[in-house]
Amino acid sequence: MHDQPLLEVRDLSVEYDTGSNPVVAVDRVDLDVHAGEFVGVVGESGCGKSTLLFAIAHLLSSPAAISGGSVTFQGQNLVTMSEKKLAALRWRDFSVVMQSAMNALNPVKSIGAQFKDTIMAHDEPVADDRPAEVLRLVGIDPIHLDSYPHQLSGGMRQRAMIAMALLFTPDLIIMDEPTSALDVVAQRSLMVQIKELQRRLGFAVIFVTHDMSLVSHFSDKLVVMYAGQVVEFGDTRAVFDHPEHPYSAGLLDAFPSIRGPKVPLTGIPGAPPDLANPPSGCRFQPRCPKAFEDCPKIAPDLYQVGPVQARCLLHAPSISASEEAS
Ligand SMILES: Nc1ncnc2c1ncn2[C@@H]1O[C@H](COP(=O)(O)OP(=O)(O)OP(=O)(O)O)[C@@H](O)[C@H]1O
Repeated sequence: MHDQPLLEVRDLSVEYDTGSNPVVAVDRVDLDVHAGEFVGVVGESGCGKSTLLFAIAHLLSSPAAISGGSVTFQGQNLVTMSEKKLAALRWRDFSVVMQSAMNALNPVKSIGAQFKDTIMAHDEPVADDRPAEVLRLVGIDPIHLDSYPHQLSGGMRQRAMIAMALLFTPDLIIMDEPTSALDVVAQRSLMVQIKELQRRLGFAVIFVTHDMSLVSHFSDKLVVMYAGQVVEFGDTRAVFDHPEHPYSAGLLDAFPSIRGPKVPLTGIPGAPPDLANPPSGCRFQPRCPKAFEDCPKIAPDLYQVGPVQARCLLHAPSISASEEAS
């Protein structure tokens, strides 16, 4: 796809001010999302997935702050945009459904009243029956516009938040584990519905999850994060078929295949590093089964490897060339 990306994240860094060494939770991340694309973001707990999404949506709060880079959405840099201008874009052009989505609804207002508040906060004409329509889109009977959040199940509250995110039919929906509080069956059915809506309405999605099986089924592109950095990026199928970063390979080996042959799960020994004091060179080298002498000395870039990009010295042009020669 050669058209201009809908979202261009460039060199984005986020730091948590801890009083001593800052925690660099997002470290010079680049990411393009094109119109209508479904981009999954995976990685172990604490690798910076949520921080990245909050930074993109400009929802970080102290002690976290963007320390560098840009987030260009529809040609405008969100990082330098005024709060007023951002408020006009949020929900209308991009919306956000976070991990705690089912608790994000106001307990003392009906669903309909909350939808109305969101509509009123924007200078955008919305048909009177739009709230009923979006509830129907996510499989909830519009009778529940009169319901209060406590009258809905967890799954319905989650769906109601997604309905709210669809009110203005935005171009991008940013989702941080929106299904994580649901049981596996409810999770899958909500995912199928999100995917179907995405196909039908054409919005792009950035979706954070711990569930490799969800991304394998639903995302077009995959971002693998480790210790605040993107370590692999590419078409989901390409990464699953042939992971180029040893961390991606370990992550895939740590998840059972639902339909494939039964193989022992190997996982990744050790734990992710302290982001206030990351290891020298490649951040994954202390846990990497393929580490060699340069790995603690040289911090790898993201190198193009066939259809994907991988941050691993094994793919650095000079090393790849010397391997080929030997
Ligand atoms: N309030 C805070 N103060 C200092 N550091 C923080 C704070 N919140 C998060 N961090 C740091 O930021 C890093 C990234 O956290 P983040 O929540 O973005 O990770 P994540 O990949 O989304 O994790 P999870 O999958 O568990 O949600 C963590 O490793 C932690 O070190």
